[in-house]
Amino acid sequence: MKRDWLATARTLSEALPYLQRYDGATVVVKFGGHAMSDDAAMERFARDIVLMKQCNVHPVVVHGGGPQINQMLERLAIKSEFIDGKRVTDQATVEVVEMVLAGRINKQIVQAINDQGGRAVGLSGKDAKLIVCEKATKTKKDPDSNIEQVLDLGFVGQPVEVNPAVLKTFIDSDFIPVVAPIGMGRHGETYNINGDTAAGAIAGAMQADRLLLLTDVAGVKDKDGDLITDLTPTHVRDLLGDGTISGGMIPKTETALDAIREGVGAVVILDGRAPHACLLELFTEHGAGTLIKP
Ligand SMILES: Nc1ncnc2c1ncn2[C@@H]1O[C@H](COP(=O)(O)OP(=O)(O)O)[C@@H](O)[C@H]1O
Ligand SMILES: CC(=O)N[C@@H](CCC(=O)OP(=O)(O)O)C(=O)O
Repeated sequence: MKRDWLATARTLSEALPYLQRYDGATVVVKFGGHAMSDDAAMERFARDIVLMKQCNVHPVVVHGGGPQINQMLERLAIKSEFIDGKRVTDQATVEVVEMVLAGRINKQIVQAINDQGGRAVGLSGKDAKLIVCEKATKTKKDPDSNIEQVLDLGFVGQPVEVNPAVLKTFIDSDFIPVVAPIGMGRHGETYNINGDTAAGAIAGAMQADRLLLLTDVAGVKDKDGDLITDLTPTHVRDLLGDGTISGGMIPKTETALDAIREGVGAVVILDGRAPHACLLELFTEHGAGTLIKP
């Protein structure tokens, strides 16, 4: 038993250099819909976020909820498809997306953090004009004719202006902001933003020290399915170009490239289902997942 206490004490002591390194840092954490798989995962995540704040690391949570949106759309018999990791979003779909993300999921996370003794405040990108969007455009080369086609994703938003003042106000008052990836258009439109894209835009605007993208795989994998622990932006572009990175991993890695270009210190893609993934990444030498930095 005494040995266990010693091991715990040693772990705490070993955290000191990391606590010093991240003292006062801003860390944007994207909590994906797959990572919040059950109540226990949600509780562990909330506890890690509260511990970060207690250690004077300032977390900003941006969440997803793709699987939960799918469930609701199925219940309402609304069909849905994805193109390169982004949901084609018509008017009926965007109403459901806003309801699920800014309503149920946002409040579940806020409550989970508050249950652990934190002070979380839920927002969407509409609050205080946090994320202003334009309609996202997507082009794809037709393999037969080699001609670029413009694909219509509907109300999928591309952030064009981020106003993080509201987040800074909350952080300075010791609140933990929890942001749903819903954007506002300049003409009253509501936009569905991919959660990774929203997290990257916020991390860039806040010049965050770290962006953690929590997902349901260990990180970025190579052609043989083995985890790649370190990547540079050039290497990421190669993997995107040769198709090694596909589907939902495309917005994550594109987000990483954009965030680093905008001055975010580093981006980590890691398995949010693994217990205490955020704590291991920030406060121990056992970094988890794939670290992307220049
Ligand atoms: N090279 C790759 N490495 C890891 N995952 C990949 C890769 N290419 C595609 N993927 C897929 O991307 C998925 C993660 O994206 P997504 O399901 O959208 O996650 P989340 O819901 O957490 O945002 C993985 O489950 C995997 O199927
Ligand atoms: C445009 C777009 O694809 N938006 C996403 C928003 C939620 C999300 O990103 O959820 P995950 O992080 O759990 O995948 C969607 O409609 O599913």
